[in-house]
Amino acid sequence: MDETIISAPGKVILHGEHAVVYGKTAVASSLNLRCFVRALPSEDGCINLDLPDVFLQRQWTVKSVQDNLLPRLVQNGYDGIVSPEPASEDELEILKEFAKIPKDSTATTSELAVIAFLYLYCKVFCSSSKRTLPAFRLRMISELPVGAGLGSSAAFSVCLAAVLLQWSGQISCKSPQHLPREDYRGDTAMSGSLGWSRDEQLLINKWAFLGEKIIHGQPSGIDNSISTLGGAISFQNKIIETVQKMPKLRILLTNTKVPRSTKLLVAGVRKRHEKHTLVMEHMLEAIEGIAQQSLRVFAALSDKPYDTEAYAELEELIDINQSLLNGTGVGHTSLDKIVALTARYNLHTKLTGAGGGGCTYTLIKPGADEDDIKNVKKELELEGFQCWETCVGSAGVAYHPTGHSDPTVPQQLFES
Ligand SMILES: Nc1ncnc2c1ncn2[C@@H]1O[C@H](COP(=O)(O)OP(=O)(O)OP(=O)(O)O)[C@@H](O)[C@H]1O
Ligand SMILES: C[C@@](O)(CCO)CC(=O)[O-]
Ligand SMILES: [Mg+2]
Repeated sequence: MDETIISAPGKVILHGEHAVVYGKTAVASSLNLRCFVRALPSEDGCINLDLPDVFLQRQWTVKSVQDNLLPRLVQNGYDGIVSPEPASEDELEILKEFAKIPKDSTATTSELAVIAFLYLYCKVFCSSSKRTLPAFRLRMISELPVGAGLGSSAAFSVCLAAVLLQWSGQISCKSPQHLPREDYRGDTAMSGSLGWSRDEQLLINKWAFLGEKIIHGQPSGIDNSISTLGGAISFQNKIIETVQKMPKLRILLTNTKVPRSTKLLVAGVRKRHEKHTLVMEHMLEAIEGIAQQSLRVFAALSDKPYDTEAYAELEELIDINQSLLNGTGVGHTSLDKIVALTARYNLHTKLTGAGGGGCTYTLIKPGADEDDIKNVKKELELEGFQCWETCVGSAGVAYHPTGHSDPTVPQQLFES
């Protein structure tokens, strides 16, 4: 294979995080911040994995993977019979041992990215008819803050799945595209321009979910699905529906910079669910009600984009959901601070993603006072938060022209 550059977007969950893990409906949209991967054939017989965002660099010889890892993961030889299945506990232990993570310590979230890589590398190539594992250099750079609720792990897993499937010949993009970065709203009609067929995208999504499972524990699958497909989706029990009638929402994203792990937060909600099952079920159902109501308002707004009543309803839904998420145990004082600060400007904010720190989104209505927006950003930044203003929706997984010919690809991807 030749040099390959692929990217996948982060996401914002508009409503339904955590509830979606329990089979409730959630609504998510992709973001104009992306993770990029560049793969290059290598002559040294090694697999070089370079993950500067999490300060990790690893190298293995293909021979050591072939002799010491593969036979323990794939017992019947690698002849195209492996299908996308989640890693078992035993396999995770084998991967940890191969990655030299001490037996009695748990892998850090960053190290889980290495485990996810090794698992997907072995299994994807064993699911293809190609019999040789390739030697290559793989570098990944993300524009997304890592571990902040904007789906960095999903964008990472989608990039990884796509590059490995492309290299193993299971998907084939023949015409890389320059990615329009401004105001691009991915939808099924435009997905062809991203490089792969719908079936190929679904295969990428399937494998990416397995990477997410290694990093997250028990993901619902919403993050990898929106990162693969782009645009906006509603998601319930692995059923993905493209939101066709989505207004061009303007939002302010704020990163608290409080680190947290989605895996631990999801586990914490499960604990609370086990302890107060009935109460939590009602709360999760209420969150689902908000997601469904928001879909109706989005449809109304896409027909009547300046409907002030519809915006007022969206703001109320944001407030109610933020309170419910606090009740499920994923709030944080830094999030409360942003909610209170933006409320002083009559702006409405909720956490997005797993919570416990991470990011919030604030809805900006059409006709909002631009001085207010400037001032609220200034105040948030003075508090040490980081802000981005953006619109929801961007292209899903995308195949880029190689070399330096695509200006949307970050230069750091070419450094080594
Ligand atoms: N650019 C990257 N390079 C290497 N690993 C990454 C990168 N981006 C994400 N990861 C992996 O994802 C982990 C962070 O995932 P986590 O699910 O905790 O946060 P998130 O995906 O940003 O937030 P959320 O799941 O709430 O949207 C990192 O610790 C690492 O394992
Ligand atoms: C918290 C959660 O609902 C969203 C994380 O972005 C977890 C998941 O759906 O996998
Ligand atoms: Mg994640």
